[in-house]
Amino acid sequence: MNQSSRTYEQHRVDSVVTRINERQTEVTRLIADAHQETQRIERSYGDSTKVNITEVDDRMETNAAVQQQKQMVARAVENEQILTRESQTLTRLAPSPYFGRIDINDADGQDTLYIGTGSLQGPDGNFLIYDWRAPVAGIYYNGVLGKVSYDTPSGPRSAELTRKRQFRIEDGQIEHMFDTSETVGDAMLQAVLGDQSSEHMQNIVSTIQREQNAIIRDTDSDLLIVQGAAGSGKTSAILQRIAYLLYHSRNVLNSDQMVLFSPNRLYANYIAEVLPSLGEKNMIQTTLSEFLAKRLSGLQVTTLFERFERDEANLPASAATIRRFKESPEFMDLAAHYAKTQHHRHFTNIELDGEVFFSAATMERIYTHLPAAMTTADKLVALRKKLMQRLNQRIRLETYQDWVDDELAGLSDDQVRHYIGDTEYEDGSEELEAVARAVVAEKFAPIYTALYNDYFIDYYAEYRDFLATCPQTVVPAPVWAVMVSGVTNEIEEHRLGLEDAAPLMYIRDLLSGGGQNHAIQAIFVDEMQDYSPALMRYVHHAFPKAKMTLLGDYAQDVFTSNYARGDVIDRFKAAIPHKHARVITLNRAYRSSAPITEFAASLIPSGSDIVPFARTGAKPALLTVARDQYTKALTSTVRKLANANHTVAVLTRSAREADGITHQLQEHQIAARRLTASDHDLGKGVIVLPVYLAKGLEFDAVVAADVSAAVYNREGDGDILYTLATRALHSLTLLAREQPAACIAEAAARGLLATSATEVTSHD
Ligand SMILES: Nc1ncnc2c1ncn2[C@@H]1O[C@H](COP(=O)(O)OP(=O)(O)OP(=O)(O)O)[C@@H](O)[C@H]1O
Repeated sequence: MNQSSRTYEQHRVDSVVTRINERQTEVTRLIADAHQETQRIERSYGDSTKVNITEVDDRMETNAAVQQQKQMVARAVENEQILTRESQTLTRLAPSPYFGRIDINDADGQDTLYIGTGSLQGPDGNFLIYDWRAPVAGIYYNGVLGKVSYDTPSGPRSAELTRKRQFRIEDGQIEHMFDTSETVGDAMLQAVLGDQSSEHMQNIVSTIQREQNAIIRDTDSDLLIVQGAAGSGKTSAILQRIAYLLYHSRNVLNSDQMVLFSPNRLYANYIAEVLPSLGEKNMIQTTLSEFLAKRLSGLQVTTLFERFERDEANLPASAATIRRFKESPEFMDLAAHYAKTQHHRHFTNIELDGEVFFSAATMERIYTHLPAAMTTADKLVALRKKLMQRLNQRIRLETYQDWVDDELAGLSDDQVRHYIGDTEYEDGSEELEAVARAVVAEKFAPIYTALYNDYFIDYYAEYRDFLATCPQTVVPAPVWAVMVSGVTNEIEEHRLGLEDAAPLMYIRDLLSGGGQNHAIQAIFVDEMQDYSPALMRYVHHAFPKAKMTLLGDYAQDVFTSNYARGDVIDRFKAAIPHKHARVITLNRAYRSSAPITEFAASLIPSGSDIVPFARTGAKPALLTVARDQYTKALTSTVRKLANANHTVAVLTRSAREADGITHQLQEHQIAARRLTASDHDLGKGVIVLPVYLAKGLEFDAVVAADVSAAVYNREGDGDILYTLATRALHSLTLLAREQPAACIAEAAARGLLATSATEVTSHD
């Protein structure tokens, strides 16, 4: 790049920054004016409502005036919001106004466009910066020099791309500048990926790759599945996609209509800055266990983490078989069939103060007399209505009982007000009757609540009944029966296995006709491999209007590798009804340096598909030490790494091991923090956590604790080690006692590791 180009571009940056600052001054003034205007209208709105309400003839006129005033307030508030948004965009653009430039030739002639995270117009209305989501900006991400086409609202348009230039601008100064003919050149990526980790994920807007762009700009698929190698940018692409969708459907879609299922709170917090950095609000985030806790309140559902730790201790083959069956779409089909065809319902008495108020037998009688053609959900609505009528009747009768008179006699004036509020009654007896009704209604409120919440039907009994009667051939009948009684006992103790959650909720929703949220328009599931097909079916059922985007990596199935191998994608396609499904595969791994990715890829069967990004770095180190040298080796390794890195993560297989190591490090005066599922912040320095909690996260240096043959020796363990290794950006150290796991020894033999079996030389 010659100096004159650089000088030219720096001048342009300077002039754009000047324009940004001028506009910011203008917008600040406009916001102040708009705010005053809003207040002025609000004040006069208040006055006008006061003026005329006493004169009956004036009321109509006042109503019209009030409506008009309300509209004016709404317009003023909206105006203020638009200006505030613009001001935020300007603040974001000021230090780094854009990152790309494209020169195109089309039917309208030659044009030069600059691309940034928001758009900016000059005083003459010309675009000084185009938003990265504008149709024409697609060329920057997709096109190589030569003939290109891009979508516009009026159809595809072709052009010739004559130049593509990339910038890295910080504080108004061009730090890097490259011309490239590629999608987005490697030089720029090298510069970005070589950075140290940060506590929050960064957006990738300036370096989105072509295959990632396809994910971001897909608006057609109702089921988009992204299978991508670790570090291939799935999460990054999905967050950019959310920003893209919000921009493109601004009038019909907002961030409250999108839900992202994330693996844990640490991760949720880690990604929380990406959308705001692109000028968008965050979508709703939930974890699987939060979602289940909300929908199954009163039951403690086993978390993935708990189940994994328990499975590690013991997972009998029959339990694994039953679990696979319960997590299949076929099992959900059976659950739906049960809800549709089983006509005997499990009613339960509704009690008040320990006495039966509505008996299960009464409900059964009403229910069985309803027309057979009605659906169960409609029958339950009809039953509830009937019971409500009876309750109201009872309340009317009850007001004349002696206990009510006694209660009324003891009420203070304040208590009377509590019951009737500001309502004025013409005579005392009317008021007394109203208070009596309110007193009785309050006493019977628990019955209302029970009817309103469907407490009169025992959905747990329905589920047990389904389990006991469902046709199954996966295990012998006595084994199945033991499982059913196990589930029964668990439910009695208010606990539920994770694999029972989806079918139970499904049966409950289908019977009650509830549980569906029609407002949510888009669902994103990160780490899809952690979800069973049954859960996916349920999520789809719970948000029937939502388009679904699932992303994950079947090689990182830490939680299920021991019992459910197979093609995740086909299983999801089978589980989720869809019109237009699309599967996109990402094979290029950006996170880790090439030697780390090459080693990690050697641990999994599909490793040869993974393409490491060509970022140099040291080979991962394998340190094999004698049993009694292990702690010494660990502490000295961590100490050394902590001096050179922003974050050092010691990753273990289990929570218990993480506890132990944290303690050991602290005893050696290393400020190590143990991260748990309830933590929100990653922080920096030395942290210790089990690998399953580190999913989706990344650290400058990773120490893999105890990757010994004695610890990693089961089928599927390669997946756990792969997940572990791919958390490292720049440095990976594997520590083994006596002998490393077989797959690691193999990688060492292939020269993928820098090995050392020497004694530890530190002074610990
Ligand atoms: N196009 C890109 N430009 C710059 N950085 C990128 C790009 N794509 C991915 N990265 C970086 O690579 C790292 C991994 O990205 P991300 O976490 O999105 O991958 P992932 O596929 O979700 O990984 P995992 O499966 O391990 O959770 C991040 O640091 C991200 O910023």
